[in-house]
Amino acid sequence: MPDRDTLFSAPIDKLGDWTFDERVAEVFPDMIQRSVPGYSNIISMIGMLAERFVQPGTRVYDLGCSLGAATLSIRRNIQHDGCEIIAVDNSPAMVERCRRHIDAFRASTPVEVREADIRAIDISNASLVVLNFTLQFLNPEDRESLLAKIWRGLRPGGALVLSEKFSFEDASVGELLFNMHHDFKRANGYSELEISQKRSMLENVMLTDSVEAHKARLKRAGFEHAELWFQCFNFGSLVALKSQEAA
Ligand SMILES: C[S@@+](CC[C@H](N)C(=O)[O-])C[C@H]1O[C@@H](n2cnc3c(N)ncnc32)[C@H](O)[C@@H]1O
Ligand SMILES: O=C(O)C(=O)C[C@]1(C(=O)O)C=C[C@@H](O)C=C1
Repeated sequence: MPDRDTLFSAPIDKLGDWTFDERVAEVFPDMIQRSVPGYSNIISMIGMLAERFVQPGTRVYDLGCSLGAATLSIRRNIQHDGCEIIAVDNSPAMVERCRRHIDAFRASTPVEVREADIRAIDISNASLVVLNFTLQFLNPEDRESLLAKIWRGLRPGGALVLSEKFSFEDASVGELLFNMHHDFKRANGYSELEISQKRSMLENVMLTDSVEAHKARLKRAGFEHAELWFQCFNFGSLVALKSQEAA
């Protein structure tokens, strides 16, 4: 059983900005499971996407890997030789625990866990790239250039999985889905105080986009095809494809 997330259960005097520090890393599996509707479905279906997209002798990148949940799901589903998974995160606390998680299981596909900023790494020879709830934490000005770098690093026929919390252009739908997410957190045992303190801390750090804005940005970055393949309330996941004919 993972440690239970009680980080925000008592009143906090000065709420600072959200960070992926030691305390968050410690309770992260419980936190993300109880906070993101559909999270475990997305993780297991990323494995199914890996089965379909990962080609022999190519790389898979898990960008903002946290404790490596998506990496482990991908590694279990790779059917080919000569592949490599590169899992990247810039939080030392996450990276340290991620290495331990990955090493706890044996498998033939090697995994390199890299402590780095995903905006600074090279991406090449990729058949699959995963941004599972990571892009939303990047400065909005940096998002399109990262997606364009991913497109260039993908082989023709490769895929990007982009999971995010969404905002909505229709305010009524936005409010409904926001409230459903709130209900989901309450049903998972979070108090009003925990929900509101976390929300304040995330306010300046996690800036969400609409599905339409994501699709338009993916197109500008080069992706010829992009569609939502999963949604639960205001959380979901897109798959974006680099065409087979792309140079
Ligand atoms: C919500 S978590 C991702 C969850 C994870 N992908 C999973 O499926 O369990 C976001 C992660 O992105 C990382 N992150 C945020 N900005 C980053 C950046 N610029 N470079 C590398 N990692 C980053 C954070 O440290 C954090 O671990
Ligand atoms: O929006 C919220 O309330 C969240 O808790 C979302 C979210 C996320 O989407 O990454 C924020 C931080 C934690 O990593 C887990 C979940």
